[in-house]
Amino acid sequence: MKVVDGIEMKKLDRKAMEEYGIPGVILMEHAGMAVTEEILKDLAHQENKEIVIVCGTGNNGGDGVVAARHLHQKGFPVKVRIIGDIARISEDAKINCDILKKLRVDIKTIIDFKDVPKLSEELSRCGVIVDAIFGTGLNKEVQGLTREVILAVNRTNTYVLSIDIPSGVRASDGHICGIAVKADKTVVLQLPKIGNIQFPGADYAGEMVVKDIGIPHEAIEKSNFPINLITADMVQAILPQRRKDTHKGNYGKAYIVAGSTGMTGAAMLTCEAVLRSGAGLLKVAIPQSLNNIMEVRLTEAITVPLPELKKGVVGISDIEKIIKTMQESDVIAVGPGSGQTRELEEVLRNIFEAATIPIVLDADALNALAHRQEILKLIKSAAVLTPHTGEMSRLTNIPVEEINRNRIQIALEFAKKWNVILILKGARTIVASPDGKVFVNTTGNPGMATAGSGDVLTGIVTGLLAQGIQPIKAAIAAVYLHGVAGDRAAARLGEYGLIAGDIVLELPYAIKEIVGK
Ligand SMILES: NC(=O)C1=CN([C@@H]2O[C@H](COP(=O)(O)OP(=O)(O)OC[C@H]3O[C@@H](n4cnc5c(N)ncnc54)[C@H](OP(=O)(O)O)[C@@H]3O)[C@@H](O)[C@H]2O)[C@@H](O)CC1
Ligand SMILES: [K+]
Repeated sequence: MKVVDGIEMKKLDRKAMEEYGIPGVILMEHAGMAVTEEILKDLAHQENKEIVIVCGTGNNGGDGVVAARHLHQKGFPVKVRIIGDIARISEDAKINCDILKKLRVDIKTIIDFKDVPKLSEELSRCGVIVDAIFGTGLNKEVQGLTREVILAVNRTNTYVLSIDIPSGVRASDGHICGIAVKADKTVVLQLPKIGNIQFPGADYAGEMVVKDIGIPHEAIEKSNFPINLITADMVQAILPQRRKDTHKGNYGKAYIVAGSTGMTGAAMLTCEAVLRSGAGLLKVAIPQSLNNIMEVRLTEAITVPLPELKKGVVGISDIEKIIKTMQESDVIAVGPGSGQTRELEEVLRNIFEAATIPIVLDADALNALAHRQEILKLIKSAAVLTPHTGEMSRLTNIPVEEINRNRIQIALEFAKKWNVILILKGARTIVASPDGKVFVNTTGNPGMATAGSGDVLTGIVTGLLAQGIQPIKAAIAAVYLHGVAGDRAAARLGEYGLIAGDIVLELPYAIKEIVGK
């Protein structure tokens, strides 16, 4: 599903109106009806059926006014409160306001701070508040009277439903323009906006429901706006059903170079996730002195002990053996728990030069690359890099705060510059492809911010790549499944006690949930 900013949404609205001849009032009618449908669902669970709709003077307010008409028609007590000068109301909203007046619906303007206490009382007394103050047209910080009204809404304990986006959240990036409505539910019109899914704005949305308002789908498909939301349907289409007549050779050979003294756990989590993702065969390269540990802990994998010059870490003396096993494999992953050594840079350079299979790079491989990014240019096959924000900061020399403000753009630029698939991990993991597309993941939870969680993700990507899934698709499916497995683990254990091993244990069920088998 596409994700847009306010400007792109406006373009699509205009296209619907000008190229397809769908009048704005019809789109607004659909929006208002979609909102009504959701309010009816919410009202079914509560005694107090009174609704107060707080509107701005733009088209978002117009959507609220249409909802008021439908709710009035169904016999619900509705109040409409419009903030500001009614003479400035948008053309389509005015048409709908005029109808409401003829229907004698209770409609008043809030033009003075003196009006706020009375409004506060109405907001506290009703069953549902509808927030129709600002949508995609929000273009400056929220101040004065509107700020007071939003404060009043947030002070109540009443259920709040926002239309399109909680008022005060900027659609283009999720920035809070001084203050924003804290919604229990957001009825998103036609397509999610970046502000609905990117933090901090995403924190204000509550439950999100996306509703079609009649913008022609072919117009949306033709839009070349690069951002997409990863959905269950998308992942289902990526994961192949297993054939009945089949053997382990059909599901690929994965090769993991990971682990060092004190860090065998990272290697183990990655390996388990590879196997739990459905790969046919797994070999793991491990410094000789750690081989026994891995043999005991990993029953299903084959360990390939490496001669080591420096005890407990992979180094240049191991290159030949690594390359040989790589040439017999379908995918290679390097980095989890490998340890921070300059020799790893040399190991990577040799792998990059020789590889004809997809390469997954995580953790210490990324730290090694931070010193010598230019060796990425040696890669002839596909590469998937999986940095968290700190690793991304070291890779790009951009401060963490700046990355957090601009995650999508920074991920995209890196993917294009180095011709790699970039998975930027964090709350709302982003997958960016070198051809300029971005995929945002919304599965997962704060409990997954725990040691080893990233190693599990690396394992899932590697396991899917082993099975011959196209690299960008493997990355998309992996981040989604990782999140679903984490959500399942959190549902069972809570967010505090969740550890990375729990994500691995839930992974088979997460896959089964999507594939059905
Ligand atoms: N035909 C369509 O396009 C359809 C649109 N639809 C709906 O409309 C929404 C977009 O509507 P919109 O473009 O009218 O903008 P909206 O969000 O209502 O607010 C704009 C008004 O607020 C004002 N303003 C802005 N910031 C402010 C601030 N901080 N403090 C104070 N004022 C501020 C701004 O003022 P100005 O720019 O003049 O200064 C302007 O008057 C969209 O989210 C969806 O819900 C659907 O019905 C489908 C059809
Ligand atoms: K709104």
